[in-house]
Amino acid sequence: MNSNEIKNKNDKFEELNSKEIEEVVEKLIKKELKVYQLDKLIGEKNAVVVRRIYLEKLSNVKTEHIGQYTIDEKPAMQKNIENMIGAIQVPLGFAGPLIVNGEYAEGEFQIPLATTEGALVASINRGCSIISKCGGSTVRVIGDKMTRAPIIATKSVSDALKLKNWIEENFDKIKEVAESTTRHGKLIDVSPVIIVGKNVYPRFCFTTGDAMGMNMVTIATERVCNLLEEEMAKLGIKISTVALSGNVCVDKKPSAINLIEGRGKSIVAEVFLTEEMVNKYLKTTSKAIEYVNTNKNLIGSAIVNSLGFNAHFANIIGALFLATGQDAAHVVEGSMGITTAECQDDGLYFSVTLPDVPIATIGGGTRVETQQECLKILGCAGNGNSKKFAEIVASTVLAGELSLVGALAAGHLAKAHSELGR
Ligand SMILES: CC(C)(COP(=O)([O-])OP(=O)([O-])OC[C@H]1O[C@@H](n2cnc3c(N)ncnc32)[C@H](O)[C@@H]1OP(=O)([O-])[O-])[C@@H](O)C(=O)NCCC(=O)NCCSC(=O)C[C@@](C)(O)CC(=O)[O-]
Ligand SMILES: NC(=O)C1=CN([C@@H]2O[C@H](COP(=O)(O)OP(=O)(O)OC[C@H]3O[C@@H](n4cnc5c(N)ncnc54)[C@H](OP(=O)(O)O)[C@@H]3O)[C@@H](O)[C@H]2O)C=CC1
Repeated sequence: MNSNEIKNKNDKFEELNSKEIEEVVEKLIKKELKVYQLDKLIGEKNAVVVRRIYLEKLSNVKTEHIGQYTIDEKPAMQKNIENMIGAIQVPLGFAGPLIVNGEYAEGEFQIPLATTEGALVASINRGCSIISKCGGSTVRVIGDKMTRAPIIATKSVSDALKLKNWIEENFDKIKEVAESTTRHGKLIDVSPVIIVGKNVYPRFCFTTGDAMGMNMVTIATERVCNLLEEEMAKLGIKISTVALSGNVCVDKKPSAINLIEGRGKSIVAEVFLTEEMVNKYLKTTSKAIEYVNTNKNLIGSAIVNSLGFNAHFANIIGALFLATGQDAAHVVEGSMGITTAECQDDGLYFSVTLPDVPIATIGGGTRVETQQECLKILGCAGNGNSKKFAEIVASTVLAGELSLVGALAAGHLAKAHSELGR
C-alpha cells in the first residue's frame, strides 16, 4: 500500500466540517473545553486537526508540514502520545551492508538511520563497508536486565537494616509477587540494596523479554513495595515508599552503576583489520588510530570525568533509536561505554563495549508504523528479536566509531563535515 492509499484509508472517518471545527476551536479559546478532552468528544482524527488549528491560532504559525503523516492516530494516542497534533519528520537514510557474526544476528544487514547530521550516515556506511571487507563484526550480548529502585523510608537505621535483611532472605517470595504482574518480566536479582540514613534503595533487576521493560518493571516493583509494607508491618516495623524511582535504577541519566553493572542490553562488538586495510580504507595507520584512541577516548575522557570513553556512541545510538522507535531519552545511557584500539603485529584490533543499551523489538514506540518498518528492514520486529537487534546495534556502533576515530587519525574530520554537513 503506498502512502496515498494509507492516507485515504486513514481519512475514512467522520470528518468535522470547517464550521464545526471553528466551533470547537472557539470553545478551546474560551476555555470551555480542554485540549486533551477532544479525543473522546470528537474522535482521535478530528482531535488532532482541531488541536493543530487551535495551536496555529495561538502561535500564529501555519503548520502545513506537521499535519502531513500516514501513521494511525488512534493506537498512537492510546499508547505513545497525548495532545497529539501531528508528526515531525526526520530524514531517514541507511548504511550497509554490514556483515554481523553474532549469536543471534548472523549475515548481512542494511541499517536504517534517522538523523539531521550530515556526514554521519556516510561515516557509518564507511565503517560498515570496512568491517564487512574484513569478514564482519564479532558481537556478543554479555548482559540483559532492566532495573527499578524505589526509596523506602523506615524509622531508624536499625529498621532499615531489618528491611534490607528481609529483602535479601526472601528473594523467592518477592520474585513470585513481582512476576504475578507480567508474563515476560522475570526478577533475577535485588542488588545492591543500599542504606542511606534510615532509607533503603533496593535495585530490582528483571529480564523483560523483547520489551525494553520500564513499564513492566515499574508495575512489578510497585507490587513488591506493597508486599514489603505488609511484611514489615507483621514484624511491627512501619515503612513507606517515598518514591517508586529513587534514581538508583538509573533510568535516563548517565551513571557509574550502569556502566559497571549494566542495564538494558550489555553488548561487545569487535573487529580485526589488517594494516593494509587500515591504510587503504581509513587512509591512516593502526598506530595512529591506537594513539588517537588512547589520548582521546581514554585519557581525554578521564581528564573531564566523562562516562563515555568513546568518540560518538550517542550519534549511532541516537540515529538507530529514532529510526526504530526506541525511547529517545535512553540515548543518554547508550552514550556510555568504552572503545579500545590495539595495535597488533599485523594490524588493528578495534572494539566497542556498550554496557547500557535499553532496547525493544516489542512495546513502546516500536509499534509506530514507520519505526516498525525500520525494525522489519533489520528482520528484528516483534517476538524473539531483541538480542538479535542488540547485536546489530553494537555492530553499527563499531562501524561509526571505527570510521570517526579513523578520520580523526587521518586528519579528515573538518574536511568531511565541510563537504557533507554544511
Ligand atoms: C566522510 C567520510 C566517510 C569520507 O571518507 P573517505 O574515506 O574519504 O571516503 P571515500 O570516498 O574513500 O569512501 C569510503 C567509504 O565511505 C562511505 N561513503 C563515503 N561518502 C559517502 C556518502 N556521501 N554517502 C554514503 N557513504 C559514503 C562509503 O561506504 C565508502 O566506501 P564504499 O562503500 O564505496 O566501499 C570520512 O571522512 C568520515 O567518516 N569522516 C568522519 C565523519 C564522522 O564520523 N562524523 C560523525 C559526526 S562527528 C560528531 O558529531 C561527534 C564529535 C566528532 O564531536 C565527537 C568527538 O568529540 O569525537
Ligand atoms: N513507567 C515508567 O516509569 C517508564 C516508562 N517508559 C516507557 O515505557 C515503555 C516501554 O515499557 P515496556 O514495559 O517495555 O513496554 P510496554 O508497556 O509496551 O509493555 C510490553 C507489553 O508487551 C507484552 N509482550 C508481549 N510479548 C512480549 C515479549 N516477547 N517480550 C516482552 N513483552 C511482551 C508484555 O506483556 P507482559 O507484561 O504480560 O509480559 C507487555 O504487556 C516505553 O513507551 C517507554 O517510553 C520509559 C521509562 C520509564
